Amino acid sequence: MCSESPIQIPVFDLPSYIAGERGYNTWNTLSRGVCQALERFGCAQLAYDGIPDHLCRDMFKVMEHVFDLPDETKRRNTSDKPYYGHTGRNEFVPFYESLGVENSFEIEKAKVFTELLWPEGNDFFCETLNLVSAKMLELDHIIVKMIFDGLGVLKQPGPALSKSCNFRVMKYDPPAGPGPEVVLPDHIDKDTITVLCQQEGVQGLEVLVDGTGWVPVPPIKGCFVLIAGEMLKPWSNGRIKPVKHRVAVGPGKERYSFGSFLLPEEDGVIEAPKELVDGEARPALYRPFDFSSFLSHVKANITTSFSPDRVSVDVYAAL
Ligand SMILES: O=C(O)CCC(=O)C(=O)O
Ligand SMILES: [Fe+2]
Repeated sequence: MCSESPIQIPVFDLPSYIAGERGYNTWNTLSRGVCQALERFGCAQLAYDGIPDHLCRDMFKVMEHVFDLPDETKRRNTSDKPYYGHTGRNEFVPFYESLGVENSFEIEKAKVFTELLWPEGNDFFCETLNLVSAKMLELDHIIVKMIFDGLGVLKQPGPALSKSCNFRVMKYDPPAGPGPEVVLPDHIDKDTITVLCQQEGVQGLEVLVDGTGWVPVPPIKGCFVLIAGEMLKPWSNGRIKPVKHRVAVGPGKERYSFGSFLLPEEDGVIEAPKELVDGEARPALYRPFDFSSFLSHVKANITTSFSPDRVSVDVYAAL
């Protein structure tokens, strides 16, 4: 859809041995770089060796089995929380299907989800899901630390390092027409940070860059895509801008991706740390609010046709 782009989303290399280690210069430089990329693009790619390639490949393999299950089996995955459960394959997003699992880094949660899909059990699926989601949660936390370090905040806000996490597997069917089509409409993630893994060889993700338009975020071996969620905006007092993104795929091959959507602690208060607010020079842009009230507001206003502006944090909490 936008194969020729003058802009490339920055790619960083994070060796796992320095992840979160404030003493290392590399960590400090990287944190600033990632933070600047999120301020400018709301998106970055990160090569990270803490989640081995073979584990991601196993995840993609088991995901194919999940999506091959009968519809009525997949639809057993329900939730009253927005963005969890089974979604897609409906009139609004006919080529998109996803299943979200809450906190599958806990083995009990992974088992319950597995038994929903395979009542007779599926140990390999359960172990893979549990291990990948645990590693992805670790990476979520590393990124949050990186962001607040990069912003110069000494004490990371507790509710940002929560263990409230939506792990989601996604499948996009190729469109019937000859050209690429948007299969997941543009939207902003409502979480703190999204970490995505794209299957090699199949393009699809695009982010909207001011003054440029839609920019592709290609799959890169060993890399994870970081997408700034909407909660980073109030947390950074407006410095980090959540990015509008969408998925457009071409004919021929289905696309798979999985992601870890880190949410703030439900009863945690979202408020910019004092280092980011400075009287008249940098006044507070948002009132403090708790995430569960924001989620209720989202739930009350969301429509299946995606209406990001009606549920934005700006409408909800901007001063
Ligand atoms: O599949 C992707 O690459 C993006 C998915 C996405 O944006 C979402 O689920 O919120
Ligand atoms: Fe998204």
